[in-house]
This record gives sequence, structure tokens and C-alpha cells, in this order.
Amino acid sequence: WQAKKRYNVERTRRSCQDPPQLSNRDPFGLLRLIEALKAGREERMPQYVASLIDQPGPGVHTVQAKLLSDKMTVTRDPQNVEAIFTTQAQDFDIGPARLECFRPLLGLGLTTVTGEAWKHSRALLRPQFSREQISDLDLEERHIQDLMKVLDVRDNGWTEKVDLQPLFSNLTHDTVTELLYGQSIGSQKHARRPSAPYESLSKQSDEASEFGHHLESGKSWLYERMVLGRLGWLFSSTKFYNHCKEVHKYVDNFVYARIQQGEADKTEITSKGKFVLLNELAKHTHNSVQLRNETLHVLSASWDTTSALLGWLFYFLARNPRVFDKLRNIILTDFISGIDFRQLNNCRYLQHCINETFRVAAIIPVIERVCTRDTTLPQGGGPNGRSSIFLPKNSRVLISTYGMQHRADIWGSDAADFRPERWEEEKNGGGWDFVPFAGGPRKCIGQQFALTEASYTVVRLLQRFDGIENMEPPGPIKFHHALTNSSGTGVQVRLHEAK
Ligand code: HEM
Repeated sequence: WQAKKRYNVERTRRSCQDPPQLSNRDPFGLLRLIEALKAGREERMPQYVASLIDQPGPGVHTVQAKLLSDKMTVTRDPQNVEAIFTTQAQDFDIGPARLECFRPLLGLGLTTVTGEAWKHSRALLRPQFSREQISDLDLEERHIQDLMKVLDVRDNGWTEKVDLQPLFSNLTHDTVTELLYGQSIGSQKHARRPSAPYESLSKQSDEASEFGHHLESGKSWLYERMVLGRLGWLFSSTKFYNHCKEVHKYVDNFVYARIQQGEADKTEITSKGKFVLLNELAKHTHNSVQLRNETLHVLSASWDTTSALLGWLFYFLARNPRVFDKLRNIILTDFISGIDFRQLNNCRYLQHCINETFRVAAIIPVIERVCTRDTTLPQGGGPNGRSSIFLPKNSRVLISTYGMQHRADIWGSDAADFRPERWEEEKNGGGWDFVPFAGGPRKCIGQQFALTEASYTVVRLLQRFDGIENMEPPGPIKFHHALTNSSGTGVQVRLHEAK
């Protein structure tokens, strides 16, 4: 009662009004929680979150719902997003629940800590992602070669039906482990060829792919724990702890080997000229748990994001032959004399295709923040949604990036369609309606690495193949969500090699 009274007083003092409140069928919002978990398992989680905002009716872009002991604000309003990431960034952070939910797998590190500990982690890692470090196209090319070998072509010029999603996962796992530990896990070379999505990691037998399986399964647990918020740490099992143990064991091999090399051969390691994140971090600390955690946080953040982007891009290209042909023609002209970092960034149509993939598929479909103190959001309150909203300390806010990127009033009546040309046109949003890498202090540090890897892969594949055919039977789009969003039906295509 005291809390309610204080809430009302503060709301009035700050001239705020409440946004539409979603009614619950039970007092604790338990059924809504079950609904949310079910939507995730049925591979329609991004649409489910957006549909919550649709419930009160047209023109509403922010709502509140009760979820267990928390009141959750869900928004797809760019003005609120701007406030969260920039103008009021000090009022919003990841909140303590994330650490408790992620701790068994990831421990303390960049993506789980806040305050001074986060600043320290970020200062340690951020410089390692400078342009020079991440524009190593030789690294990309080595692993693209492994991908190319897998894509055998028959006499008629076509590959067999192939699911590109696990192949892209292998590609990105191999590059990022080499970047982090100086040694690739070689999943592309060792993978058995699956035809169904998600088989590759779970069916491979060697140690490296076992590691992939444990990390992937561990991350799925993290997602479901996060849905439960503050109570997420209760959602556990020996299976989950076993995944965590196996992941740590694998990463520790690299870490202990590096520590044993010690100071003595530091010069030798750095003079090889190859950038390895673990070596760079080992210059600052020899604490094995810190080295494990910091590298594991980067590994976890990059594990399935770039591969999901690549998967979705080819998913859409296979369904849009016009875009495929146009993109290929541009690539053949722009990259006639080689590929460099600057050219990749400057190829506008390629970047538009990537942006459109981010927009339609929303690789990270929701971003959660928690209020670090009593604060407000500029929009969504009152009958016309124009008043500011009061949010007490510890309130949870969910940005529905998927919902925002599908708003017809911002993106046009064809917002659901994949049409890269829209990026050449004027639109309404004003910048904060499109945040694939988040924004503000906790913005993704791997953005440039991800975009370079994705762009390079698209260029190399379209140089080799001049045709793509969708091999998936018609059906609804499915979002396989484990913090990151990839196609739930894989990317089942066949490719035609250019003569
Ligand atoms: C398409 C690819 C990617 C997308 C869409 C993406 C998106 C994001 C988003 C939305 C966040 C903010 C999450 C939050 O605060 O809740 C984030 C954070 C982060 N990303 Fe990425 N990411 C991608 C690739 C990568 C790669 C390749 C790396 C590393 C090699 C990476 C490393 C990180 C790290 C370490 C953070 C945490 C930053 C912090 O908390 O200060 N990401 N990413």
C-alpha cells in the first residue's frame, strides 16, 4: 500500500500518466509467463512480444503488464529507445537479474556486470575491437575456403539441397574461436553434413563440436531463465550445470595453456603478427577465471549472432530472386579487382540488404533494461500516448526491436516485406527505430567484426554462385530464439555455380 501511494505521488509530481495496462487472467501474471515461454518454444517469440503492444488497439506503442512480482513496460517507441540508450542512459542498465541468470555459465564479465566492474571490463575489451584488429580478411578467407569445400556442385551445376544455417554457424564459430584463442575449433572440417536444421552441433562427435553443443544448450537455458527475471536463478537442473561445466573445461584448456607460456614468450607470441584476444588480455591479467570469463562473454555474444544474420539473409535471398540477381550484379562489378574492408562498407546495396535482414528478422528481437533509479520515459502515457511514464527504480523495460521495425507508420504498409530498396528512401523514424546493435554505453562491441564477416561471406558466395532456389515447403516464418533469433526451419536451399 505504501509503495502504491508513493508511486501515485511521484507520478503526479512528475506530470506522468500510465500507459495501457494489460489485464491478467490471474493475480500474479503466471499464465502470461507460461504464454511467453510457450511462444518461445513454438518459435514465435518476437511476434508474441509485439502482439502484447497491439492488444489495446491501434496507435499504442507502449504497454505495461504484470509478470510475477515485476511490472514490465514493453515499448516499440523510438523516442523511448533514444531516452534509454542516450539522453537518460544513466537511469537504465542490465539489472541484477541478468547476472544471477547468466552466472553459472558465464560468471562475472562484460555482459553481466554493471558500474565500475563493467567500465573496467569494457575498457579492457573495447580497444581490442578497433578497425585494424577486426578487418583481418585473411582470417575470413581461410574459413570461407572450408565452407566452399562443403558446397559440392553436381554435373548440372547445382548443389544438393543444403541447409546453410549450420554451415554459417560452423563458419562463424571457427573464425571467432581463432580470433579469441588463436586456434579454430574447426567445426566446418569435422561436421557431418546434416539435412535438418540444428543437427550439426548436436550430432557431431568430436570434442570441439561437443563444446558447441554445450554452449548452445547452455544459452537456451539462459534465455528461459531471463524470461523469469528476478526468479530466473530458480530455473535450473543438473543438465544445465553439466553444460556449464563442459563449456568451462574446454575454454580452460586454452587459458591454462596461455598462462603456462607465461611472460617468457610474450614477445614471440605477439610478434607472430596474428591478433589473438586471449594473448592481449593475458598482458593485463593472469587470473585464469577472469581470462575464461572475459573471453567466454565475447564468445557467447558472438556465437550465434553473425551466423543468424547470414542465415536470414540467404533465407530472404532464396525467396527474392530479383534481389539476389541485383545484388550479385553489383558485387561482380564492385569487387572485380579484390575485396577490401573499405569496399565492403561502401557497397551500398549490400549494406541495404544486410539492414533489411536485421529489420525484418530482428536478430536480437528484444532488449531488456532495468531502471537504476526512479525515472521516466518520454512517451506512451495517457489516452493519446503522448504523456511521459513514471518508472520506479528496478522496473523492467523491454524494447521490442522486432515490433518497432515492423511498424507500418514508420516503415510503410509493406513493413513485413523484405525490400532492401526502402533504405534508399525517406522514412519517419529518426534513427532510434533501428537498433540492431543496441545503442548507448552498452552498444555491441563486435558490430564492425560482425558486419565485415557477414559482408565478406556474402560477396564470396555470390561471386561463386549465380542462382539460389528455396527448397523449403511453404509455411509460416519461424523464429528459433535463444537470446538470438535464427530461422526455425533453417535455410534450406540449393545453389547454382556460375560457369
Ligand atoms: C549480427 C551480429 C550481432 C548483433 C545483432 C549483435 C547485437 C548486440 C546487441 C543488441 C547487444 C546489446 C545487448 C544488451 O545489452 O542487452 C550486444 C552486445 C554485445 N555484443 Fe554484439 N551483436 C552481434 C555480434 C557480435 C560479435 C561478432 C561480437 C564479438 C566478436 C559481439 C560482442 C558483443 C559484446 C561483448 C556485447 C556486450 C557489450 C556490453 O555489455 O558492454 N557481438 N550485441
